Amino acid sequence: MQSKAVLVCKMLSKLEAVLVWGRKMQSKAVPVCVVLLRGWLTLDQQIEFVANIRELGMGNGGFYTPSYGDGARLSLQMMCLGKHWDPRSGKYEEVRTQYDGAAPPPMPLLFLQTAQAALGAAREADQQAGKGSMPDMRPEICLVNFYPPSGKLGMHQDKSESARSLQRGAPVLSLSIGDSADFHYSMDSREDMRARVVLESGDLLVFGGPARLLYHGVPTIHPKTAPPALVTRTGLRPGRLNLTFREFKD
Ligand SMILES: O=C(O)CCC(=O)C(=O)O
Ligand SMILES: [Fe+2]
Repeated sequence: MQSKAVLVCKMLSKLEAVLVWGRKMQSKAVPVCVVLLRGWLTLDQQIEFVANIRELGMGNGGFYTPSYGDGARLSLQMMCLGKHWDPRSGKYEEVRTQYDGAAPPPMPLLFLQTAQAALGAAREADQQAGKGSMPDMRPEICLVNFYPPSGKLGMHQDKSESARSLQRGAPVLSLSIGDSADFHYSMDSREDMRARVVLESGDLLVFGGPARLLYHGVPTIHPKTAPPALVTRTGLRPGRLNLTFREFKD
């Protein structure tokens, strides 16, 4: 049985806002607070992000291949901005103690301002759909993932942020650039892979409030689906970039 109902509302110059409602919450008529704004980043913005990410990614504290606590390597490359997130401990730290001791670069102004605008757009979409339940957040950390065509990320919850931030449901903001990807999500468990959306280049996905601890994962990248103009204008190699902005709040 389909585990979600999807409400589509047109707004923001014909961008598509999709609010996904989870089974449990739906029965209580409470929105789960997941907002997807298709094509929210313009092509020019995507190109600007690729240039900035490339520059940061090649520098000190840039892209590396992380490992979990058992030594297994993640099927992606990662770079953290603001604070380092260590997949081994599941904790944030000031420097990459388990890797090379490098300090993560601070979050550039472009990233901060884009995240603030993204939050505003998502909260407005939530409000226009009659919900108004997407909490505010302060974008303090950005995790940048690069998935090669074979890349993936298992089902998980983003729960390394402070108890205060998690308790008030401060949303996670996600921007996708490059190849499309399947994004699976569930309010119930990491094993529940029934619900999915395809995230495309430029999409903004936001989950917060009662959906802050949404299980989610990226099992598949769709090769050669990046906008051709993005590839020719940036030379971006096959794969997908994803940026998640989070509030840490000590
Ligand atoms: O790539 C994505 O869409 C999700 C990334 C993610 O879940 C994470 O970095 O925690
Ligand atoms: Fe995540």
